[in-house]
Amino acid sequence: MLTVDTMRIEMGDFSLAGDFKIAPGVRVAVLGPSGAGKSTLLAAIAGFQPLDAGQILWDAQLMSKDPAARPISMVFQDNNLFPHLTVAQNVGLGLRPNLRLTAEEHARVAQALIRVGLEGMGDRKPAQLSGGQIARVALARVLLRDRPVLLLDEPFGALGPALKAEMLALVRDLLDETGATLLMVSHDPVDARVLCEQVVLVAGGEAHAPVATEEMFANPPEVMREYLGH
Ligand SMILES: Nc1ncnc2c1ncn2[C@@H]1O[C@H](COP(=O)(O)OP(=O)(O)OP(=O)(O)O)[C@@H](O)[C@H]1O
Repeated sequence: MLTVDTMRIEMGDFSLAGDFKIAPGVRVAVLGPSGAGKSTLLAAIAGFQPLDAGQILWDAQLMSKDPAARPISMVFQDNNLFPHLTVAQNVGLGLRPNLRLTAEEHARVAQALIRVGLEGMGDRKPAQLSGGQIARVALARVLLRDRPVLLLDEPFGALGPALKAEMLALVRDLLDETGATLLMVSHDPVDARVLCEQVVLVAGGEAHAPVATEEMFANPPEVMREYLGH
């Protein structure tokens, strides 16, 4: 269970509040207008954004101040790959930041690359990959880290519709295998309907409690109607 407990963040004119729980294994889309605080919410959960009040807990325990020690994997918009490292090294970082992998760990990296459809591409550099392949590398790293919470901040925004659908299907398969809890920021409400059973609406300075996706679209609140453009 992920608990956002009376959270408050203040940054100049901007503020964000939140007080809700997300059950384990649930897939949540984080939707809302530009600048509303979707990325800020994910950064707070990941430990990159300090809170001015409240706390964030996993399984009723306060999470570490150190983002690397949290039970979380995060993929950012640019898929955060290091350009000077190979694909296999970028994935290996998920296991060991110093890249001194054992033979068994090298084998796990190779397995993860096979799982995401990148067999034989471990020696390439990110510049030698397509956008879809780069997204797959980021997901292979997530798979190896094997954390119970996955945060995706618009990771497939730059991909065309067909590739994006392929990546969402891969994320769904990986979540089916790992049982991880997902929070995914997206600008496309269709993503929410394809992958997520709940929606957290971030608007008006608040990250609202999750609502069933069907309910959100069948009966959208005013701010959601504005956001959806109808
Ligand atoms: N360091 C900062 N100091 C003050 N305000 C900031 C800072 N960083 C971000 N903001 C503001 O915080 C607000 C929330 O930004 P955030 O990136 O979380 O929104 P978002 O909903 O993810 O937006 P988008 O959909 O455009 O990516 C924005 O209004 C932004 O201008």
